Amino acid sequence: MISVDEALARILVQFQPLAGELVGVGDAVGRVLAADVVARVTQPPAAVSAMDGWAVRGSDLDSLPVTLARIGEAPAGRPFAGTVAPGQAVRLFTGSVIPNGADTVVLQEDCDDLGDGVRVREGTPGRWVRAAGLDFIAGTVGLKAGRPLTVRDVALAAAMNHPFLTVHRRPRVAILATGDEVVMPGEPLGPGQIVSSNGLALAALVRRHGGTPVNLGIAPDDADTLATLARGAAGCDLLVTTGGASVGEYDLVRDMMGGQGLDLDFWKIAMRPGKPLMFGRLGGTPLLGLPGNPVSSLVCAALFLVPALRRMQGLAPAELPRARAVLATPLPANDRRQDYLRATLAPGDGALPHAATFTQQDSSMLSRLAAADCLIIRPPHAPAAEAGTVVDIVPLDGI
Ligand SMILES: Nc1nc2c(c(=O)[nH]1)N[C@H]1C(S)=C(S)[C@@H](COP(=O)(O)OP(=O)(O)OC[C@H]3O[C@@H](n4cnc5c(N)ncnc54)[C@H](O)[C@@H]3O)O[C@H]1N2
Ligand code: MOO
Repeated sequence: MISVDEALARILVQFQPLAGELVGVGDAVGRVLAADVVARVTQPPAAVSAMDGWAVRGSDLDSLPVTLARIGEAPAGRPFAGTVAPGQAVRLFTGSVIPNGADTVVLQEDCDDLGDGVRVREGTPGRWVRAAGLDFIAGTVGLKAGRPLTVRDVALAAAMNHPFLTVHRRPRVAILATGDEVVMPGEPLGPGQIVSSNGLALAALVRRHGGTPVNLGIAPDDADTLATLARGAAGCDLLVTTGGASVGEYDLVRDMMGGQGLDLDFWKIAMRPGKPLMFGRLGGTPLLGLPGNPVSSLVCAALFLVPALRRMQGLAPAELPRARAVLATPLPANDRRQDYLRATLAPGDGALPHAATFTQQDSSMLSRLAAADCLIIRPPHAPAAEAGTVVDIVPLDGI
């Protein structure tokens, strides 16, 4: 059995950032930039007023109050064509271009509008003018390739005059559940049948992490049908199966895929839950075979599928973010499998939260996984740990 770290490395080496595609800038939030966003305009394009008021020459404000002649107005978007000479003023508004000759804006509430002129009671030379290029200058790199776009980034890219952005294509992930005993939620349940949660959960995870799930359905424990359904993954970036990964006669995925030309990279890793994890290539398509136990399936997806999705989108693909916590309860020594224990978090006395494991850690128990806040990582052969020991955790946000 290989280690979790080796399995992750062997998976990630098989993925590269996907090609870029153009999307409307308003639809780009959450996508990852595949090319720098360079400002196509200068903002503001000229010196503009930051307030509603009057454009004047600062040198006219030496002695206040002062009365200046009104020579015109400059609504935003319609610059005043003339030049402001000493003793003159132009009416303007927030965003109006400062006319030639003026270098100052005085606020309208600090002035008396006389109709053909303005009496300025207060004002400071140079105030309330936004210089051309205050925000950015044409040619400036506003956002770098590789950045996951926030709502704020969308605003900046739009302001830089980009109607479309080049982002990495979303990974297409085919998902194939297996097993005679599983049926979709809402379907009639025969004797011994259970509801299939894995495929739907994996699709949600793929979507949540930037990919497009392609649902291939549920394959019965029959090699021919399994092979036929698996062919639906053609054109996808990855095929994920769940179930049928273990050693029973009906655990067909490896056998069937072998017959279909599976190039197996590894099967079985030193991890709990998730020992029977499988990875290889089927034709040109990478295949990640997840165990059927629902908790094993999702924990393995969090640890291996999410980093692969990140790499395909041009993001740093590290194992899910790690954090630290203080054990609220003691833990026994671990065996040779790296353990990921479901646990809740509560605020502690110090900076770190306290993590309490569930007593039952069975890999069929979705109720515990849903109630958990994190997974406590127990390395292989970790010695028994007292309450109070600081441990590494994987927070389950986003899973
Ligand atoms: N003799 C051994 N038995 C098992 C071993 C072993 O090493 N030797 N490994 C165990 C471990 S660890 C795991 S994990 C499971 C994984 O088995 P499979 O991947 O072959 O999964 P299945 O047998 O198909 O199903 C296991 C379990 O999960 C339920 N399941 C399957 N698909 C779904 C689904 N889509 N939604 C919800 N639940 C699903 C299924 O009903 C089973 O209860 O093997 C152990 N056995
Ligand atoms: O690895 Mo299995 O996932 O222990 O149940």
